[in-house]
Amino acid sequence: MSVTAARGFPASGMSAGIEGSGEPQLTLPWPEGLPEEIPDELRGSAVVVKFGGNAMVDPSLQRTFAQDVVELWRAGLRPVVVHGGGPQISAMLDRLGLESRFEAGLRVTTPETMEVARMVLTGRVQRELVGHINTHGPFAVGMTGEDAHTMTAVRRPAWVDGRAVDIGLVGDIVDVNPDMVRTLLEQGHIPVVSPVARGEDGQVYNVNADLAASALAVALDAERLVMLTDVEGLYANWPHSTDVIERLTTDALDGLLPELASGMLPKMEGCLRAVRGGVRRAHVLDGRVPHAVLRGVLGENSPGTTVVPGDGSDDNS
Ligand SMILES: Nc1ncnc2c1ncn2[C@@H]1O[C@H](COP(=O)(O)OP(=O)(O)O)[C@@H](O)[C@H]1O
Ligand SMILES: CC(=O)N[C@@H](CCC(=O)OP(=O)(O)O)C(=O)O
Repeated sequence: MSVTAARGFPASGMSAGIEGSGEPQLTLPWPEGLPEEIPDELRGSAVVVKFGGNAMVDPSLQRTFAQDVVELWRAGLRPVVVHGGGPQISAMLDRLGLESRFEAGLRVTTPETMEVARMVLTGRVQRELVGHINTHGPFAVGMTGEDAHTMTAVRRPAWVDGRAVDIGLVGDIVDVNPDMVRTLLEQGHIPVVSPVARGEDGQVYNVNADLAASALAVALDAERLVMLTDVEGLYANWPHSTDVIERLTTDALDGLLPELASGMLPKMEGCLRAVRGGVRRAHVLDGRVPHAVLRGVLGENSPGTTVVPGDGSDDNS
């Protein structure tokens, strides 16, 4: 089935400069299992989609991701993309003969590493995504957290076994000014944001992309935060099982966090911060499933792991 604006999708997020002033037209055959109508709370709403470096290693995944993001826009939502690029940074460091090391899921970042991370994230990964989205029209505008002081960070340690470990130029976001992102959304654009932030002192920091996406989602009062990765969701008792935890309340997740490791730690911390910060739902799902973005944002029952507010009582979800 092909879905069109005739189903009542608003033209919000559209600018006369983009695709003329006509009604938005969805072009995809609508994936099975997704609602026929866009839920009211999503019309005109900001949704933040984090595209992980592991989920984007295949160029065809980048293309389908870009198409899904544009479909969201055509459906009257206001998607914002925050991208990762961990594997791409590691590959470049490797080519340059520099060490890649992580503590609690965060890259140990020397000034040299910072230079490479910024170059790969903003000069390569972001450009590729902007290029893919813009094959559909003049939608995407790339920026980093540094631009217009959008993200302000302070140097943070990693917490390993209750101990603070110095990991260099890694930042935690302490302030987000979403004005520039909002302006782009109002102009009908799709911001594509690299996870690099600036300190009050002018220092540039490497920020985990999950935590950057989370902070931006809170600042935009987003309806959804959707994190696409390379596993089905949060596995219980990983790496010994691959049973996906389908639904978690923030309180349950808070209790689980100390048990989590590697890349899942910042990802689930990001979901927790986002939902506690007012984002209605956060999802972690496999970016390799067809139309993962649409399923994560629009699906009543998104595949993967869904984080909802509260202490487990159903009326919170
Ligand atoms: N409990 C868990 N459930 C699922 N994956 C886990 C878990 N703990 C650690 N991981 C690891 O986290 C990885 C995803 O995080 P990461 O590599 O940072 O991905 P991304 O680039 O998408 O941010 C998985 O590929 C898996 O190896
Ligand atoms: C501090 C820190 O770890 N920064 C990350 C930034 C990129 C990222 O988060 O990419 P993924 O989402 O693909 O993991 C890094 O240097 O790898």
